[in-house]
Amino acid sequence: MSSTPASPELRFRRILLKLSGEALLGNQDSGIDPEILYRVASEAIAVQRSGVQVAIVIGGGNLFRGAGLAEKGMDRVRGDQMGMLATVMNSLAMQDALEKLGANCRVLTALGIDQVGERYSAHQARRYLEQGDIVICAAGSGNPFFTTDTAASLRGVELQCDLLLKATKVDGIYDADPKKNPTAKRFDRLSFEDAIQRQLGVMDLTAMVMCRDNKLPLGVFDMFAPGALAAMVRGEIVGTLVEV
Ligand SMILES: Nc1ncnc2c1ncn2[C@@H]1O[C@H](COP(=O)(O)OP(=O)(O)OP(=O)(O)O)[C@@H](O)[C@H]1O
Ligand SMILES: O=c1ccn([C@@H]2O[C@H](COP(=O)(O)O)[C@@H](O)[C@H]2O)c(=O)[nH]1
Repeated sequence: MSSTPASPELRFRRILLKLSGEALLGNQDSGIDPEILYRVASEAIAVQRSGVQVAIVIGGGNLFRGAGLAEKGMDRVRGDQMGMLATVMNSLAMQDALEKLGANCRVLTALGIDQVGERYSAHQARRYLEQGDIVICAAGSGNPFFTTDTAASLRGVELQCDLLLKATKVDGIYDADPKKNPTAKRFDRLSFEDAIQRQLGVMDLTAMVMCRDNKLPLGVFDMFAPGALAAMVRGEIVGTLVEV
């Protein structure tokens, strides 16, 4: 029995929020901009207090990506392990911000690091969500050669979320990368089939296919836009919504 019941007008009972690691940089060259960290944390808390259960996956692109390290000569598996540890550091920073703002937060990690966070288990994560804690799923999937987008879709399905929301550096999915093509056009709504066939790059293919096959809707929105998270959860499309 959930202690955070959704009110009847809410469309979503439980969401998986994927936060861009790279966006946490803000105006800094490396690390985490506390202003962005705290704003996102307070918006996640507001959504949780409105009666929606919130699970979070955070990327690691502000610190390390395995593919980037491998390009410079490092063994790919070791590079990916560094990338996963980068997501753990971002998760701890987010846990700290959430707790400072008064929320209960659990960090569950896919890699065993007992002193830092509890080992991830889907059933335990669901129990924490039902008791009203915000759950951060750290260390991606625990396996190399994956991304945190794929980990977010996996956790979203495992945790029986009704919506996966990707908060990123652009305000939705376009017909081409808007950072490279200024005339690119944004979609309000899109089918997974379309997104996959057109190879739209904002979310990797494995993650898209996982969402499609498990009928998990995906929203993409701008992590820098205040209020966008709450609006997407209310069912207002301020980015792009991808459905089966
Ligand atoms: N068709 C597209 N529509 C929108 N964005 C696109 C598209 N194709 C490529 N992109 C790029 O995808 C990027 C978002 O994905 P990316 O994996 O780089 O970031 P992230 O997942 O938010 O960060 P992190 O990996 O650090 O968590 C955007 O910044 C955008 O430039
Ligand atoms: O399941 C996973 C998730 C991530 N990694 C590694 O971590 C980095 C950071 O994640 P991003 O999604 O790029 O932000 C990623 O580049 C991988 O190196 C992983 O190995 N397995």
